Amino acid sequence: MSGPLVVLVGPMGVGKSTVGELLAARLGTTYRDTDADVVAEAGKPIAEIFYDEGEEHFRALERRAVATAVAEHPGVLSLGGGAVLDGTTRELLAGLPVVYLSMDVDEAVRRVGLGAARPLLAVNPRRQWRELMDARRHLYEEVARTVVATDENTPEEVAQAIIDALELPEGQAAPGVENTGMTQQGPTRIQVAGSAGSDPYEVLVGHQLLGELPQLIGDRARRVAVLHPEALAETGEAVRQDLADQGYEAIAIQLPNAEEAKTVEVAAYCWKALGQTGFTRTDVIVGVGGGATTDVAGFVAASWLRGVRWIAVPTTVLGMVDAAVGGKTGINTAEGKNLVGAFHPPAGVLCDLAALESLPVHDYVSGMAEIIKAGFIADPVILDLVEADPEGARTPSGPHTAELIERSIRVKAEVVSSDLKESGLREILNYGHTLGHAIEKNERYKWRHGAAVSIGMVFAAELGRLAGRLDDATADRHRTILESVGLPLAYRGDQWPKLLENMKVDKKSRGDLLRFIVLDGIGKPTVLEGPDPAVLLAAYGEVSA
Ligand SMILES: NC(=O)c1ccc[n+]([C@@H]2O[C@H](COP(=O)([O-])OP(=O)(O)OC[C@H]3O[C@@H](n4cnc5c(N)ncnc54)[C@H](O)[C@@H]3O)[C@@H](O)[C@H]2O)c1
Ligand SMILES: O=C(O)C(=O)C[C@@H](O)[C@H](O)[C@H](O)COP(=O)(O)O
Repeated sequence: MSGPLVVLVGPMGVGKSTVGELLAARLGTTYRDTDADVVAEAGKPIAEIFYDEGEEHFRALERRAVATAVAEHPGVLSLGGGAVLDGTTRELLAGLPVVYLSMDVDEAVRRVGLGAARPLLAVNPRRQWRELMDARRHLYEEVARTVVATDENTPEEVAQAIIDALELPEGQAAPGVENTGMTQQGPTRIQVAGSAGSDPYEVLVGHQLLGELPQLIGDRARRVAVLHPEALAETGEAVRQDLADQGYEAIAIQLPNAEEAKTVEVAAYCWKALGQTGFTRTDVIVGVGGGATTDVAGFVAASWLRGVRWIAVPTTVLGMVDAAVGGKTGINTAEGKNLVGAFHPPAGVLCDLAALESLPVHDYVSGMAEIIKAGFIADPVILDLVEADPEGARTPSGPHTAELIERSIRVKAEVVSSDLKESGLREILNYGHTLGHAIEKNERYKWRHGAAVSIGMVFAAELGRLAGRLDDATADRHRTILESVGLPLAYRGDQWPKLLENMKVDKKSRGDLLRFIVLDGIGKPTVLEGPDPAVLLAAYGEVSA
């Protein structure tokens, strides 16, 4: 018979791929996903197709992908959540063994988690989910030969229900596929050791991690404050609602986006909200957002009642690999970047990779600067992975995304585990930041952090080269790799006097002595103290536009 053995339809997050792969293994056939076909054809993730070309264009690509797959794929086929919206696709599915995998709304929001990042659920996931399902349920039912509820069932049980309902013959497991069922892989757990009297904690990297929050918050807390940026208003509200559903008195505090959140006025606004809510020492703050948000959330946690527990839920690459890990919290002042703050480690960090799907590309790329930094100061495999596929490194669906993020977190975790308060080793994490922070201040904090750090790293590499420490090839490698992912390499030449002034308040300075992190080679960071002003100027000449 031509056409697929089974076609799975149903909303995003219902488990079509998990069940589909499992089913294919049980039936001794292969699995195909039309979302993957669309991504392969467009050469970019679905969120970007929506963002760049709009939903209509995406649906046209999807219609073609479904028609091709139905014509040529004999195994298990799964369709994107919205494929049934298209009338032509529905006609094509008539008569095929289509299975609708259903789940209820609460379960959907729990499973998709911070997949509020998904293009159609960017705001208010719970309400939108309900509306989405109201609009689509009858279409799923129209095309389906059978409906299988997934809510209470394991993927194995769902697969069995499909085999039974369609009376499918079980076959030999396909080569290389274990016929043991596809349990969801758990998150990667990276340990950060306690240091300088702080408690140890874990950084979790994976998907659908919000279920971990109540356990991290613990039983002693009555109140939870969820701090989130304006851009994630509905995600913040969904997290608050979930915590309220668990019995916490949960409030959401909305912060401005990006660096505008890192001010004393915003911190004071948070203190006021905590005071009015009666926040006590056993209550907990949750920071959901990028590095700016988690820096403020951590600072508010450090300063309220001289310290309450907090949990970081980073939603940007930079937040995951750097800002949310290590307990540096703080705000900017008119005089400089991060000048007020505290070392106050979180009780846990949840890096839900689904959140990255909605991140604008320039924010994603900004995070690549800190990943590349981790490569230069400690883990050259990171550099190799980025160089092997710079385009992929710029997207959440790149082949090495999870590995790049995890490796960078491990670099940071190892350093802060032994030197929380920056008594020595931790300074290496500041590679590229001395000039980077000076540029950020000069730009009145309108630039993305990673863009400034990128130029700062090229400058530091040139400084290392001119100081006779770093070889030419490694210095040049900074330029090629940073440029390959779309980061800037140069800044305005006439700004040097201002930048020099800004650098004097860098936290690594001692008295009048400027101090920079430079490299003796890859993975060999060191401190360069009080370089000759002429050498500094010459290094700046190399990054001047
Ligand atoms: N504490 C540390 O150790 C440390 C380390 C590195 C950087 N930082 C700080 O982190 C900050 C930069 O963090 P960042 O790069 O994450 O930027 P950011 O927090 O400014 O976020 C960038 C933008 O993306 C939005 N956003 C966040 N998550 C999103 C998502 N999933 N989808 C769509 N939009 C989203 C934000 O609202 C913001 O507008 C800087 O202030 C920097 O100083 C701190
Ligand atoms: O965690 C650290 O230590 C770092 O230096 C990491 C940096 O990437 C980060 O930007 C940090 O906020 C800079 O700290 P600062 O002490 O120079 O403000």
